[in-house]
Amino acid sequence: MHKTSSLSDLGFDAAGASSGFFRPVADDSSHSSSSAPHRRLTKVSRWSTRALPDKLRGEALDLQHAAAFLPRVRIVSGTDHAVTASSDLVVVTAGARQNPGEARLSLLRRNVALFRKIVPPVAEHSPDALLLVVSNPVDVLTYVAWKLSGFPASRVIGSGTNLDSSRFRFLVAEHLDVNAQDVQAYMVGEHGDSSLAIWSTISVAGMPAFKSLRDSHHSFDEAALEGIRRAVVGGAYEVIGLKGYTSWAIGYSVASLAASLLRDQRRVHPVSILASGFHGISDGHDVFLSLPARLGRGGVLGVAEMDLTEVEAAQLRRSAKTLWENCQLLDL
Ligand SMILES: NC(=O)C1=CN([C@@H]2O[C@H](COP(=O)(O)OP(=O)(O)OC[C@H]3O[C@@H](n4cnc5c(N)ncnc54)[C@H](O)[C@@H]3O)[C@@H](O)[C@H]2O)C=CC1
Ligand SMILES: CC(=O)C(=O)O
Repeated sequence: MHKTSSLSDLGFDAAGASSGFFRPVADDSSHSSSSAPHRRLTKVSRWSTRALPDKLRGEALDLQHAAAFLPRVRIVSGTDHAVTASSDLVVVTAGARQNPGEARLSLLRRNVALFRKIVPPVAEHSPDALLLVVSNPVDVLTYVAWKLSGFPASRVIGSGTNLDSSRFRFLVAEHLDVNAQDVQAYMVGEHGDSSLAIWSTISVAGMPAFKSLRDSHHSFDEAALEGIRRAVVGGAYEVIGLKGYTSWAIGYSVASLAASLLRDQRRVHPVSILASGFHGISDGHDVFLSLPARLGRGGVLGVAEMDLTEVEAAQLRRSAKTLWENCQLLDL
């Protein structure tokens, strides 16, 4: 039995193909890259650079006790970064979380200090890994992880608005009384207060729905749309106010991202990626925010060209500006 689940038989697509629909992402030459096949998966979740050995051992044991219900997998834990060595995918969830009513961006300084301790040794132990950042504020911390790791941008991804888009799909589905899995709908931009609902992306069972819905359903009017948008943006605040934190939906969101990446599924997810050059975001601003990206074994393989209205593109650029201003406050 391997120490961690072996993924050596998976294909590795370092560059990703271009199609008419997708723009390929250029690897940034200032960052080192390796195209060697990845070998192992280590899920690093909620571990600390400070010693919390008992908690870690407890979590590991609790997971190991589910062995009879899981695919064969080896679960290990430890406070030494060496435990993560040769990972295929490192998911970073460590960090302070919001108090009720607190904005994600207010966590920035605390969690940047933590990332300075975590990311360099993780990158050193797993130089070929994909890095998936979940800790908040996720867009700025994905930029921080990119800077601190020295990895190419295609291998540093934030969970971004994959979760917001699921909230969006759930609410549209509830409104139309259909299955959320049949609803396509994207939230993009910041994972947080300035995220954007791209109404034109709504389709149900493959049929573009927004225009016909607006034309034919009086229940799908401006007020209903605004109510849905506000419910998506306020969703985390609501859950945190009620139970103290969010956990189930982000867990499913990250599991779906991990599957797309490690199994080379080339599914399109709205995730936080290096967005400079898209939709008029300045080339000089190395800002990370969510756009629909095609994910596979090499990380970000391409970015979908969305047909944004001028108003939406301007909102996206405003979101980018806010995030970039936060990035510039950091001495990286
Ligand atoms: N991007 C997203 O959609 C979501 C992001 N989050 C973010 O994930 C992060 C974790 O949230 P939760 O799991 O609810 O919090 P939690 O408090 O349950 O877990 C945080 C973990 O981070 C570790 N940690 C905290 N401070 C540390 C330090 N100074 N050094 C080392 N380790 C430290 C703790 O040991 C703890 O296990 C937060 O930043 C939260 O905002 C949470 C849910 C959704
Ligand atoms: C906490 C958080 O960022 C969320 O659930 O959206």
